[in-house]
Amino acid sequence: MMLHKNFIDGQWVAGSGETLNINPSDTRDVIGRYARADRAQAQEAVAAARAAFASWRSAGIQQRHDILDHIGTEILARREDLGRLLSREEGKTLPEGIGEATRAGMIFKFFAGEVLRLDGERLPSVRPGVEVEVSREPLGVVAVISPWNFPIAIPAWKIAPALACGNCVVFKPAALVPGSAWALAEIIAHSGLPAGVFNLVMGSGAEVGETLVDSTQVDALTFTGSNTVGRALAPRLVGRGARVQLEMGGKNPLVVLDDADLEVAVHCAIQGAYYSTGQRCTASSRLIVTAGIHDRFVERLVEKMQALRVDHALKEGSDIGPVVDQAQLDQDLDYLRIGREEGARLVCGGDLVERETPGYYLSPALFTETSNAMRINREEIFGPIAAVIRVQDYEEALAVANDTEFGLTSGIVTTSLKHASDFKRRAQAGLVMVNLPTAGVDYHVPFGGRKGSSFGPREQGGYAREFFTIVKTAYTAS
Ligand SMILES: NC(=O)C1=CN([C@@H]2O[C@H](COP(=O)(O)OP(=O)(O)OC[C@H]3O[C@@H](n4cnc5c(N)ncnc54)[C@H](OP(=O)(O)O)[C@@H]3O)[C@@H](O)[C@H]2O)C=CC1
Ligand SMILES: O=C(O)CCC(=O)C(=O)O
Repeated sequence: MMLHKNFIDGQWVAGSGETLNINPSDTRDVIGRYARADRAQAQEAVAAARAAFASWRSAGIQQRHDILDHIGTEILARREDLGRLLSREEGKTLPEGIGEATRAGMIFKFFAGEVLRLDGERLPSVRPGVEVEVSREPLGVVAVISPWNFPIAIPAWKIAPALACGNCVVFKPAALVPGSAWALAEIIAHSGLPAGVFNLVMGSGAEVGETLVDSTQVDALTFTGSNTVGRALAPRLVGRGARVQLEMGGKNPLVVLDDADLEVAVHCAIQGAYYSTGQRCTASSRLIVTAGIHDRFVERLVEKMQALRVDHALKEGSDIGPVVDQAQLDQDLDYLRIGREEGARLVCGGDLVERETPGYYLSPALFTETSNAMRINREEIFGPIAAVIRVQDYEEALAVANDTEFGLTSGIVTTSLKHASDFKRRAQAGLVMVNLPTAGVDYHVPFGGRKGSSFGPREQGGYAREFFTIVKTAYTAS
């Protein structure tokens, strides 16, 4: 089996060890061998990026545009294969895997366009005879640390804007998903980028991640992952004057009001809570339902849940693939136990499921009779588990929706324009969804949350430049 190497300073290099990558839908299936970088290699990657920065920052925008556009074209041409690899490795279903690969291609295309749209401003000074120019410059070396749940799209929406703005990149993917990361890196490596502008270092967070965080040659870190890790890393970067952007967890509410279209409400709940095995920071894990529709909603939701097919991610007809690994499955089972101990009623699912292939299969679970104070409604579970909270009216629903330490996405299902408009104004979240699932976002508009979910400027869309550039104000006597 071929060893997939790290990519440092334009060269493919073996690591100090190897990682084997396992298919969560079939744990007998070894996907590949991947080089494991150590601290020294992480430092070499940073040094290569630093050395490449001076020329890359002043490279023509046509060159930058063409390279990013080429990467996008290549990803789109290979989306079926990339999607298949992603699904085999991470466990989301094949349509979801191909959809994610497509999204990554579109992201590179979008940021190719952004290269040409990086603008500045020229203003009159308050002093006669002086002109003021405001321009944007790249930061330098950007470390990208990404999670396992979107192994191509999240790296894409960090790497593409970083390069578009003239930065060099050191990319450390999650150790669980080196296959997708390597495939993406291979496309980037052959795109015509000068050596050192883009580097891949596969390895653990504790070793490679920590080295990047503490390297004084790293100017910025863009991180997506758990709150525990994100919050611990941020002060270290801020403390040495580096920039940091964090996308972390969610405990996203989906409010269902009495006047909701029942089918829309159930569709949003199924999509938001259970697709991608619930392993999305945008997943709806709290279903906040007003009393008048509560019983009908639960009954119809359970009916639909029972029809969901949990099976091998690559099997045609699978709606929900496996949980990503044993550790995440243990976490999910723990929360199922905690929910029961807290007095919540498990009305559907939560069972380990046996299929033809040995995998981490868990049937989608629904708790009812829960309160917002329960741990299952306060802590991110990151699995196919949701809880219904019964409320009396819209005002109570809104208060419960906002009563969380997180603030990524917040959804409402209603036919009332008044309540929809009010919810858009008062939901304490970075993203608001009306009659749509809380998960599943566009690639060309800002993405990010409030409170404990995010830190730093928004990712994605034109707003991404706020993080990946630094503003300069120049005064000239005319
Ligand atoms: N909001 C989101 O999008 C996500 C949230 N999560 C939440 O986090 C939980 C745990 O998932 P997990 O993937 O382990 O999340 P982590 O936060 O541990 O991992 C995210 C990334 O950070 C790296 N990392 C871990 N520790 C360090 C460190 N000390 N210094 C630098 N980098 C580090 C990881 O590396 P490596 O894993 O390779 O060691 C990975 O690349 C999930 O159960 C879920 O609740 C997880 C993924 C995405
Ligand atoms: O819901 C989406 O489209 C994005 C989700 C995401 O970014 C995440 O789970 O990390």
